[in-house]
Amino acid sequence: MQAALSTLLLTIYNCYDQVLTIREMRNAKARKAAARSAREKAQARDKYKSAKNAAKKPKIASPSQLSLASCKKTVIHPQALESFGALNSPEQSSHAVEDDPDSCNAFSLELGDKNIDRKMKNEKQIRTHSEIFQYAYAQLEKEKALLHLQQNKNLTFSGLISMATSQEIRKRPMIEVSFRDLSLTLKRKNKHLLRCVTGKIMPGHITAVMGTSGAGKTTLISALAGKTVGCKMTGLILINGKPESIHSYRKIIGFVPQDDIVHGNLTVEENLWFSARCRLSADLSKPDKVLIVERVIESLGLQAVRDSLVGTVEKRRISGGERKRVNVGLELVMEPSLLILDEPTSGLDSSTSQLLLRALRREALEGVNICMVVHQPSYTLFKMFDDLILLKGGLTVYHGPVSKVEEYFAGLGINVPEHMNPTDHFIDVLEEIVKPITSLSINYRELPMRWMLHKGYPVPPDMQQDCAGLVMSSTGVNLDNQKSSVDAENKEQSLAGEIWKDMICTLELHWDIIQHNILRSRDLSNRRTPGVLMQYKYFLGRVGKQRLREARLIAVDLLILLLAGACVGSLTKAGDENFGVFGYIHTIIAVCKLQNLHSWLYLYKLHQKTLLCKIAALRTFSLDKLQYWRESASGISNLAHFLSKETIDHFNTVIKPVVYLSMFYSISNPRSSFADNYIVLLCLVYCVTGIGYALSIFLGPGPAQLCAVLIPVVLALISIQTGESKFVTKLANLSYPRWALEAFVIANAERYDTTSLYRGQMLHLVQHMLFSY
Ligand SMILES: Nc1ncnc2c1ncn2[C@@H]1O[C@H](COP(=O)(O)OP(=O)(O)OP(=O)(O)O)[C@@H](O)[C@H]1O
Repeated sequence: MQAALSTLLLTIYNCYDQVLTIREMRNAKARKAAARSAREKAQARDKYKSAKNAAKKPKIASPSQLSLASCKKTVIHPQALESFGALNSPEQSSHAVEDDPDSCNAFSLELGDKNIDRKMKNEKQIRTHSEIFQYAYAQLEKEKALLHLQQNKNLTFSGLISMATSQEIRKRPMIEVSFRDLSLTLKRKNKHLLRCVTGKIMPGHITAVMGTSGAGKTTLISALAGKTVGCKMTGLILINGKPESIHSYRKIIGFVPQDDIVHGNLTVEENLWFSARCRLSADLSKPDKVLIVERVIESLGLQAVRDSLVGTVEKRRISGGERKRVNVGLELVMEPSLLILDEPTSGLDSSTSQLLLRALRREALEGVNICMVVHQPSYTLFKMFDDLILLKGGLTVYHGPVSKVEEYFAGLGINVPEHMNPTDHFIDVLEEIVKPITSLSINYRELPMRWMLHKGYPVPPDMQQDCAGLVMSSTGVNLDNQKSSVDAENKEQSLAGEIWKDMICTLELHWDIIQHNILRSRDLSNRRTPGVLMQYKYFLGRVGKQRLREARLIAVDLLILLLAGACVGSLTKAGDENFGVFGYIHTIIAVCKLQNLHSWLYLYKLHQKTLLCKIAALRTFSLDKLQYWRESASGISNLAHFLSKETIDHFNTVIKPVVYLSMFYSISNPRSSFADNYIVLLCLVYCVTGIGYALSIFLGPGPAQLCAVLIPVVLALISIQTGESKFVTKLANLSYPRWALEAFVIANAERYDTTSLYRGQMLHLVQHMLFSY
């Protein structure tokens, strides 16, 4: 009965999340279906109404209708506006559209005197807007001129490096990545994230990946970097024309994640220096490495903060923009051949973004292939890119030189209004915020198909059949799939079936992660990075510094242990007939649970939910997990990482029993020696540390915390059971608290009398006592 209850509880605990997720998904499906049917009803009602209106249409439209109609038309047709005298020039119309595309007021053509005032007001507003834009673009021109000057200046003072470009600049191994018919489908939901994306990113070029929100930009660059998980990929990715695995080049590929994964308790320079030492070629001399780091610090404008700690979210030291640049710098210092960046300019102001782009352009001069996701670049920034990949709903809308993008869209009849940033206009068109001003009857939904036809790429059959098949919803699902998903929805799967499918997908996801991070593919990068021993040395230096900076935290650990020793010691009467067994049980639980107490304090301090059982284990694997994954994925040795942390944290492991015993021993005054107690406690700490490592590595934060609390208490209680049940007795014999308890008590009992007969009896008594507790 109890076993069944426990099994049930465990099942509920483990499957609770899954059941909730699946329930959520089912609800979402039901909501979607309801919304669809409501939409269809509304559309049908509208159609019916308009048909009815058309049947009995009056000859003269009402002012409100005219206003609405004119609003729709005038937005796309400046000439029409002109004819109504609402605007002085088409230029102004485009300004107004750009400024407030949704606003109909500026172009309302209401009839009647009472609207004249309003119209005049609007005219005035337009003129003001126009002036603002004129001013803004004059500034832009000035900025461009300045930039030009600066670039020329650079040519002179950085040793005329760039002047001598062709000969002087050290070229890196080239990586060209081409992709053909690349399609990515999310396994769990059978949802298309990318479809038939074809193109290439080239060495020496900076490619911008742009598109609407959820267009698949991050998905595309992750696929190119070989970082997608949980997806089925079809199509080809060729490296330098060969179907190699991108992982084979990981040592010369830099990937800058969207989030700033940097070490907060290291300075800017220390962060960069560590990355350079571990990832640059081992054949490069130290001065060369120093020069590279210096160059990166200078080009990213980080001189002023080079010695500042990077800081954490809780304790900020350098600014967000500087932190972002350090994030990029970590990859620049390893001299990559392919550099992929996910939104490196987000949150940066225009001048800092330009500074970053200039640093990247310098890298491109060395032949680096740079591809980055970028949101809303300014006009100046946009012109600094070589190529552009424009995505919409997982499909390519344009892929080619930045200089040709306007020409291409103009060919489709989509012209960028004067003084408008082309990227803003194209994104607005793709987002359907503005309707393209086009002479041809182009629908924005046809743009991906147009691109395929323009490039002569094969169009998938479902798209050929029906142009509507092109329509990808903002979530990346095309109509055909929607249809099929509707069918699938109709064939409702059983809950058990869904849970099973979910479990399979989760397993596949974990397998993908293991493949990416643990299984190594053949190395083709031609770069010999420092070996494990060398990296271990570098790691030792880094972890040592980090621990020294956490000295306060370690002091708090030790203080808590002192207090615990005092409390448990005062509870113990070592001289009584049970050989202090109660005190030792408390000690065992306290040593294991104190880790948790501290964990929670630490948790409170850091607002993180990753702290588990053993402090050292927690700090080793939990807090730095993101940094660990990033470094591991870039080819830094896992073994060196683990060993170095373990070596440094060994200090804690050795010193903590001394601190605890110093109080416990002096207050409880047991008969056993300090050394005996220390050895037993040290073994106990090792054991708990191991369990802590295992928990923090294999379990998520939630289950690990639960286990961390339960394991010491349950095992300690089991270890003093009477042995009525065989299972419990076996478990007790295997549990580490039992062994520790026996060792403590026997060490204590041994000191009672030295006559062997009496000692034998005493030990027998102790063992009997332990079993009869
Ligand atoms: N692991 C995933 N599970 C579910 N949906 C996903 C997953 N990864 C991506 N998607 C979906 O795929 C689409 C594309 O995502 P992606 O992150 O590539 O978009 P994006 O273009 O980078 O968007 P943004 O500009 O908003 O960051 C989104 O609709 C997203 O919800």
